[in-house]
Amino acid sequence: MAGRDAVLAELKQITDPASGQDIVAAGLVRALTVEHGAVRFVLEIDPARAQAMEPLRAEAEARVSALEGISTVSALMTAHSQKAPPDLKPARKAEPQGPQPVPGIARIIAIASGKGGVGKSTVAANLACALAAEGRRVGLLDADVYGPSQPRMLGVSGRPASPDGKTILPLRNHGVTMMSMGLMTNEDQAVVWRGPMLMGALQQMMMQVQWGALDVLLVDLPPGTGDVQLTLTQKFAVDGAIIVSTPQDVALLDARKGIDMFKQLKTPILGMIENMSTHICSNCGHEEHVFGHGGVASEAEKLGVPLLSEIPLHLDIRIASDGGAPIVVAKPDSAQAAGFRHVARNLIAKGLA
Ligand SMILES: Nc1ncnc2c1ncn2[C@@H]1O[C@H](COP(=O)(O)OP(=O)(O)OP(=O)(O)O)[C@@H](O)[C@H]1O
Repeated sequence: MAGRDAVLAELKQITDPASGQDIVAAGLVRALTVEHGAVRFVLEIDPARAQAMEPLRAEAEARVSALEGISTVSALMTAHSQKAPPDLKPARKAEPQGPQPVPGIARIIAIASGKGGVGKSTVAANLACALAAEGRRVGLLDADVYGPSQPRMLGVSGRPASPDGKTILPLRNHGVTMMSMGLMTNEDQAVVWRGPMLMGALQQMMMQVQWGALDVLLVDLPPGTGDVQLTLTQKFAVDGAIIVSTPQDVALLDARKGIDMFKQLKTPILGMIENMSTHICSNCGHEEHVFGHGGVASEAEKLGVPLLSEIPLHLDIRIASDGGAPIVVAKPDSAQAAGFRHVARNLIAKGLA
């Protein structure tokens, strides 16, 4: 009894007039089944040629019927699909999502420290105000969720509004547009921030806050090398990081870790700032090196990064911050403000802010 091969061999005797090939080679024969002498197949043809192809269909049926042991033959004509088969391959290879710029924000500078309490927020607040005083459009994002201090330092209170439920209106004082991640939670609510939550909150702060057009956004990071640092540098085009440290060995050790992390993440280190460099007595002006002196300078040299400034430990700096007007605003011409203003001018001169 003729099997599938014999049927195909018979069909190959018929020529497709359109292509000049036999109808099997031309791909017209589809869905061929041969079961107990019953043969079924489909001739898939261009619908415009349906009538012209009827004799060919009849011939195919007749030829196969004539084979030994074949009892029934059913040859149907179907129009081949006009639509191209779905392309299951993605149109483009998924591009790795590298750091993205934030629309409207020309530059992003991270203010970081390896260790808590070294004055990173004080530096961020003063730098922001000093840059604003130089006429720059400055934003300050307080991403230190564990100890948000910018609202107090910049003297802003109240909660940011979100009139449409999508965008967040930032707060503003001393010419600085400010938003704090700490303001997104209830003050009396102790929040345990988990990695994904932090990442989501940071993205929201960067993209949904109505920063307006900014020359520079300073990001006051939490101390250390954690999820916020990673998310910021991996998702957003950070132009550089400033590392704040006190001259103590322990602070320097942690600062080194921070610098290593930024280097690995390919974020340029703009420089280090030594804070609480020397203590200047507010009564007699006597200068004392409470935490040692020059440690950051020698570390910066070792690491090949600039030392941007040495900020003294001075009561006025703390009082000004606690009072909601950083020293560069409260006493812009004081020696204590000079270091911050110098850094701000330097950043502007280098086109970094
Ligand atoms: N140069 C300075 N002179 C006097 N006081 C300072 C100086 N720098 C910081 N302080 C004070 O030290 C305290 C800690 O500073 P700040 O909050 O800026 O540190 P931080 O590194 O941001 O801390 P955290 O990591 O906890 O956020 C504040 O009370 C601040 O006013």
